[in-house]
Amino acid sequence: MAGRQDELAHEQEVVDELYARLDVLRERARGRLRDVRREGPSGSPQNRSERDAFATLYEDRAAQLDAVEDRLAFGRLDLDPEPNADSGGEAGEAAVRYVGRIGLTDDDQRSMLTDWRAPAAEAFYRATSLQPAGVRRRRHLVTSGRRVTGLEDELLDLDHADDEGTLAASSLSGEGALLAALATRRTGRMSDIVATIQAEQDRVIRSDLAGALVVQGGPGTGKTAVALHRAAYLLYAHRRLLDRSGVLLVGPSRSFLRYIDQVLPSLGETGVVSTTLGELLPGLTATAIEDGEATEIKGRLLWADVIRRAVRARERVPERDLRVRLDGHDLVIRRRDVRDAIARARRTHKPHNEARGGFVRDMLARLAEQYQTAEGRDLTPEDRAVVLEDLRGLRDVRVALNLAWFPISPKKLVDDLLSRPHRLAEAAPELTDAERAAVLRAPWAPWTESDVPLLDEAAELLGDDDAVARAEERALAAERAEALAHARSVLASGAAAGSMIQIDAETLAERFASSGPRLTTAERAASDRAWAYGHVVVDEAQELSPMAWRMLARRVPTRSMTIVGDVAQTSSHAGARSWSAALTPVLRDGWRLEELTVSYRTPAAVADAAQRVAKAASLPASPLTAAREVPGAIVDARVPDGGTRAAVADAVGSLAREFVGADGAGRVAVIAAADAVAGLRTAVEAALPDALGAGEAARLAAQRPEDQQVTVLAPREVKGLEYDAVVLVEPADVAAGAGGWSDLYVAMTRPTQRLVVVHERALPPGFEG
Ligand SMILES: Nc1ncnc2c1ncn2[C@@H]1O[C@H](COP(=O)(O)OP(=O)(O)OP(=O)(O)O)[C@@H](O)[C@H]1O
Repeated sequence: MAGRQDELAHEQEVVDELYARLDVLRERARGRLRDVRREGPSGSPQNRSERDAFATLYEDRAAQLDAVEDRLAFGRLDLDPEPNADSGGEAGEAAVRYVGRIGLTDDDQRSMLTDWRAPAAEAFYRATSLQPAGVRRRRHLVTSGRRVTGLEDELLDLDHADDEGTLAASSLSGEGALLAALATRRTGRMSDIVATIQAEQDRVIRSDLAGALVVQGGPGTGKTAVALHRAAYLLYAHRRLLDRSGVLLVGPSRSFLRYIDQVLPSLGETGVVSTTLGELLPGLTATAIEDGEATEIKGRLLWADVIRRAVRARERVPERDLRVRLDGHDLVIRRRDVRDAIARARRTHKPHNEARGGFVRDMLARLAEQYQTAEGRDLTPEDRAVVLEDLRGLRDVRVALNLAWFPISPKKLVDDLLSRPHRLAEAAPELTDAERAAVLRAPWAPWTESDVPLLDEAAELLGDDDAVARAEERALAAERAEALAHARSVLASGAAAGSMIQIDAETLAERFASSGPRLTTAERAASDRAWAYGHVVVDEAQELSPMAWRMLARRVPTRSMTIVGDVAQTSSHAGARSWSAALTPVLRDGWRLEELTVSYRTPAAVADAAQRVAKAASLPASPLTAAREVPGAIVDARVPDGGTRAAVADAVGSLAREFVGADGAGRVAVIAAADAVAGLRTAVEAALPDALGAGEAARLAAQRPEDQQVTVLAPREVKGLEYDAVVLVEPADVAAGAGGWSDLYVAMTRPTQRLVVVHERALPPGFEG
């Protein structure tokens, strides 16, 4: 083992050097930040804004360097040497390349550590003994803090194998490191997988930016992990484009977003806008619940036409001509004039509220013509202006023109549509009476998630007509142009040289622009409904309705998207059972499909049982192979009638003793049909003091809902999440709930270690092998 110890010692030296370099860079960034701050708020506004811009740059850099502390370096590639011309083409010593969270170079710009996203790191994830891609040996460095605690070698090139290495026989790369990662206690926060990304995942992560990439895969195949790593990869590979246009990440719930919110920062990326569909529109949070039928109906694409008709209904020719009086003259708002003016305003193709100004001006001009005729003389331009103002001020005119072209907000339009039967009947003739009744609601009822795409559609057709905002935008654009010119001159002068930070003139200009609070791309994007993102990532994408797809597609004009999900896990009535049916109407043929097939979460016995249940229920489940076996992973606990609560409390007590540590790691969930949750929660809370002791029970009881290590939830609340152990209560009831068999499939596939099934009734088909 001496060889092994020497190797460890050697790798420790390398890792020490890498951390030392990291410390130097951190200190440099902080030092520069201190210098910039020390200069204080003096000087011209230009100087101040320049200083602020550099301060932000150094702050970002320092934060990025801080975030990569954990497992800074995790891999080493020993590569075939380049043939050496001096030695007559003879191959020399193997070249060594270290792979880590970020790229590091020494002061002479020699590479010390290769960023995992760089092309030079690809072989670390992809090379196999069949296709070694120039790799002789792949080494995983196992570290704890800054200490190297283990090495795992895979020899890919048999010609250069020696006694020390292990031949890469498994289809899993870095199997030891991977299995160790999979067996660790869950913390309630997802962690990154950079050190153990598998080849099929890497192909997805590094796939082209263009077009929409759909990643279908069974539960636990790493879809979420892959989507997040792909976002980090794209931000690295297309930094110029995406830094400015931004990346939007859409997840199924706030609790899910919280679960994943540390992954991107740990990869050095913070500029992504993450949101749920219910929060996608600035200033609105749609959390009300409605029944599945209403969700399904509101999700249909026909609402694009319905909303368009509802907007058109606010552009209306009056039933009869209307007489108004000005300065003793009778003037007539004629139906035919209104019809002409409406047609003209529509031809501008502007949104309704923005086109309204043109319509009003047109009508006033026609009335002014009548006034001139009545006066019997040509009006001077000054007179005409006065007449127009007077006409505009007449109440009857205002009312009539409003009725003909009604200014209306998206919320009011959709609210009217859904709460007034005659409006809905007029705008949605393609719905049956029963369907219209199903979506009807009280005026100003709280918004649901399925209202959001309707509101967005309405906002798109109505526009903002915010003249002030437009004027401000124009002023800002002028200022940006000026800042850009200045930034170019700063860069040309070399003031940013030596800052260690690659920056282009446009980015620097944005930081220099001095008006208003300085917002990041993400902040600006999040507050702008019409922002055009450079890339959109959608997780649990199977839940989205056709209308939701239409709304998202609008946010990314290039249609560059990463869409991950599993059509066997769909619980929304408006969700997808087939990607083609969901996406083709909106994306046409602009999407491609990849599949992930290895489950990293669930033990083999659990994955197999879930697959059997899915098959028996005819769910469109993808093939699934589990990465590992865990002995005793399924426990079947059949209990006598009325025995469920006691049995669940019992099971939770012993699982909590086994899996929940006082150090914050370890999680146990009870998953039951929605209507059983409250009762079970009471039973579990009551049982924990006896099972764990008063102190431990009090610690657990004091945890915030989102941090709870022992929790009782309905299937819908655990979507995308995972636990060390799960107590699944009465599977037949779960399958009979709103989300049907998909909910049972989701519930079964949450545990990383053990699934305890408590049931009084028979297990559903397929459950038992
Ligand atoms: N290559 C890997 N190395 C280490 N852990 C991995 C790897 N791939 C996936 N995992 C882990 O497997 C678990 C499941 O991953 P993830 O949640 O991304 O799966 P999913 O396909 O999104 O599941 P679901 O369909 O249930 O939402 C996570 O704990 C993740 O960290």
